[in-house]
Amino acid sequence: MLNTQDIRIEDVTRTYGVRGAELHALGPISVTLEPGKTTAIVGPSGCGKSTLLRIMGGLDRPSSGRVLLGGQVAKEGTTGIGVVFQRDLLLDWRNVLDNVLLPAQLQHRDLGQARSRALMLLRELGVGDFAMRQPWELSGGMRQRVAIARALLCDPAFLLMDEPFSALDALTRDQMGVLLQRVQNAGQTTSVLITHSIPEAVFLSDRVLVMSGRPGMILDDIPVDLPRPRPLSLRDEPEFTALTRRIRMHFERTGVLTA
Ligand SMILES: Nc1ncnc2c1ncn2[C@@H]1O[C@H](COP(=O)(O)OP(=O)(O)OP(=O)(O)O)[C@@H](O)[C@H]1O
Repeated sequence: MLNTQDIRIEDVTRTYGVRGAELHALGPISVTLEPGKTTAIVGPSGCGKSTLLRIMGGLDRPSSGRVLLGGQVAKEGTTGIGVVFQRDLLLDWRNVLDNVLLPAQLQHRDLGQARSRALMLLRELGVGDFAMRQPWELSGGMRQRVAIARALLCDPAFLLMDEPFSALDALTRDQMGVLLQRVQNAGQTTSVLITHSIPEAVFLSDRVLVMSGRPGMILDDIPVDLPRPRPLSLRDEPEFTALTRRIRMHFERTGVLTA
């Protein structure tokens, strides 16, 4: 079990062997992510964002360097880490509640308590009435809410999210951002959010790391000192647009975005 602490990324690189050649996908990257804060990572497609997140979660290994979560190298199966991917990965043969309860069962936790928390999270996320339904009866946005409830069930010290809302329509996506803030247990969980959306990165984070094209390195490190909780209307404020402009300029300069 990991306590809430920082994430230390130390000289991490990742190279893949592809058909006899070496593909340098990532790094070197060194950065420390503060405990209890949300860090968003943005960067061009293929720059190694998912690779970095998988390494943080112990689902992949760096070619050199290391990542410490609360002082420990994460391994597959380490408890205290919640993950949410672009695809919700719900199990179709379990109902919604049983999907959310899965981590508690795998960790042999008290299922009575876990059940109360699961129902509370589903309610907070607006899908409380669907607890006994099967995943295929839900829309994409509802399924992703269930996946978030599952990731948060055991109060993870670390929450790693890889484009969790990218398959959703713009309105649902905005709503998910607001809901995520509500259930994220601010101050207790160290979160990382990978996203292609610049406004989403700013809206949900305390800090944005902008990555270069492959091999991905950190181009800019931007503090987001906007008050919480954040209403959607914040996105019209000059402080907000100044931050999104700063990020967009990196992509315009490198030709990822053209004006
Ligand atoms: N298992 C693998 N084997 C070989 N190459 C890989 C593997 N995983 C990723 N890559 C390559 O490493 C690079 C980085 O991939 P990664 O998925 O981390 O990028 P990304 O920034 O998350 O991309 P996107 O924004 O498009 O999701 C890409 O060129 C990809 O093709």
